[in-house]
Amino acid sequence: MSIETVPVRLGDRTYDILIGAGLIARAGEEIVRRLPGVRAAIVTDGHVAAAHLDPLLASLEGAGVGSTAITLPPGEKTKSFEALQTVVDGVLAARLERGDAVIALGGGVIGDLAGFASGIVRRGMRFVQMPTSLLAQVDSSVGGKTGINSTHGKNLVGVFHQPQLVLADTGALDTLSDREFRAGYAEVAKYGLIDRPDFFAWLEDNWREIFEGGPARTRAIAESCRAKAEVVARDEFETGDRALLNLGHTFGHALEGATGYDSGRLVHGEGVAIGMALAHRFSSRLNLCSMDDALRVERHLAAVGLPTRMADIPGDLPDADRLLAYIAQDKKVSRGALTFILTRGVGQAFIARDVPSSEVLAFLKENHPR
Ligand SMILES: NC(=O)c1ccc[n+]([C@@H]2O[C@H](COP(=O)([O-])OP(=O)(O)OC[C@H]3O[C@@H](n4cnc5c(N)ncnc54)[C@H](O)[C@@H]3O)[C@@H](O)[C@H]2O)c1
Ligand SMILES: O=C(O)C(=O)C[C@@H](O)[C@H](O)[C@H](O)COP(=O)(O)O
Ligand SMILES: [Zn+2]
Repeated sequence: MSIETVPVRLGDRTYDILIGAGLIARAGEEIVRRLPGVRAAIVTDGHVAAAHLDPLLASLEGAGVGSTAITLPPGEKTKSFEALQTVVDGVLAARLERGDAVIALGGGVIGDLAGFASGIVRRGMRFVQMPTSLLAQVDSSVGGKTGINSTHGKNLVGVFHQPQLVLADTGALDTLSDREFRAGYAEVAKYGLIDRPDFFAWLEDNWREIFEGGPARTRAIAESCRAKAEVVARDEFETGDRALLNLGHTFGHALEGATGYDSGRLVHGEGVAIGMALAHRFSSRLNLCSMDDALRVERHLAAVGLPTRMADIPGDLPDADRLLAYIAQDKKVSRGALTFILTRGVGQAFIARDVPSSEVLAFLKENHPR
C-alpha cells in the first residue's frame, strides 16, 4: 500500500496528512500510534456512514480504541447550531475527556462541524480528520478552520482548531457521486489559479485522468495538500496571505447564503467555481486581468461540468443589493471595507482591500440572470 505523507508545519502542533487507499481500515493503528490510550467519538453523516462507518469501527476496535458514533443528516444545512448541539451532547454523554478525540468521518460539512465541537467541548479536545469527499481531502480537512453557518452568512461562527492527524483514504472517493467529485475539483483548480499556473495547465491536460482515478488523482490531492499546508504554515490565523485561499469565496459564499444552503441547488464547490469565474471577470472589468484569461478559466471549469455563471444556479436568486448584503458580512471585511481576492491572470491572485462596493454592485447587476 503506497501512502504519501504531507506535513503541516506548525511547530509543536505539526501534524501529518496521510494520503492513500486503505487508510480507513488502518485508522486504528495510525491513531493509536499518535494518541495512545485515546477514546473517540466518530461524527459522520448518513451517506458516509452507510459506506464507510463499519470498517472504521472495526479498525478502531481492533486497535483497542473505544468509540461511539454520532450520525447526522447529509448536506450543508447540517452546519447549524442544532447539529452542533447534537454533537456536543453526544460527546459529553459518552463521557469523553479533554484528551480524547473527535473523529470527523465525512466531507467538509462534517469536518467543519465536528472540528468546531472538538474545539469547544471541555475547551478543546483532540481532533482527527478522516475526509471522504474530494473537497475535504484537498482542502477542508487541512488548516484548522472549523465552524457553522448563520442566516446572516457562511461560516460566520467557529474557531481555529487544528487536527492532530488527517487520514485521507483515496479509496473512499469511489462511493462519492460525480456531482460532489466535480464540486471538490473546483478547490483543486483554485490552487492553480492562486499561484501555480503550471499546476493549472497540468489540470487542463489531465483532468480526465483525475476524474477516472489512479495516479493522477493521488498526485492532484497531494499537490493540493502541499499547496494548502504551505500557506497555513505561513499564516495560520489568516492575518495575511492565507486569505488567498478565499479566491472565489466572496461571491461563492454570498450565493450559498442566497440559496439558503440548499445543497439541491448549489453546493460549496459549485459556488466556488462560479465565484472564481466571477472573480476573474471582475478583475478583467477592473482592467487587472485580460478577458482571455477570464475566458480560459471559465472554459476549463465548464469542461469538467462545473457551473460558471449565476444563471447556472436553478431557481431564482435575490437581487444584486441582497447579494451585496451577504458580501458585506464576509469575514474579510475590515472597518466596513470590502476585501476581494482578485487576479492579474492565471496563477496571479492577490488580496485587494478597499474594493468599492459601488463597483461590486454594478458588476453584480451586469452579471445577474434577470
Ligand atoms: N474548513 C475549511 O478549510 C473548508 C475548506 C473548504 C470547504 N469547507 C466547507 O466544506 C463544506 C463542503 O464540503 P463537501 O463538499 O465535502 O460537502 P459535504 O460534506 O456535504 O459532502 C458532500 C456530499 O457527499 C457525501 N459524501 C461525502 N463523502 C462521501 C463518500 N465517500 N461516499 C459517498 N458520499 C459521500 C456527503 O454525505 C454529502 O452528501 C462546506 O460547508 C464548506 O464551507 C471548509
Ligand atoms: O482554509 C482557508 O483559509 C480557506 O479559505 C479554504 C476555503 O476553501 C474554505 O471554504 C474556507 O472555509 C473559507 O473560509 P472562510 O474564512 O471564508 O469561512
Ligand atoms: Zn472553499
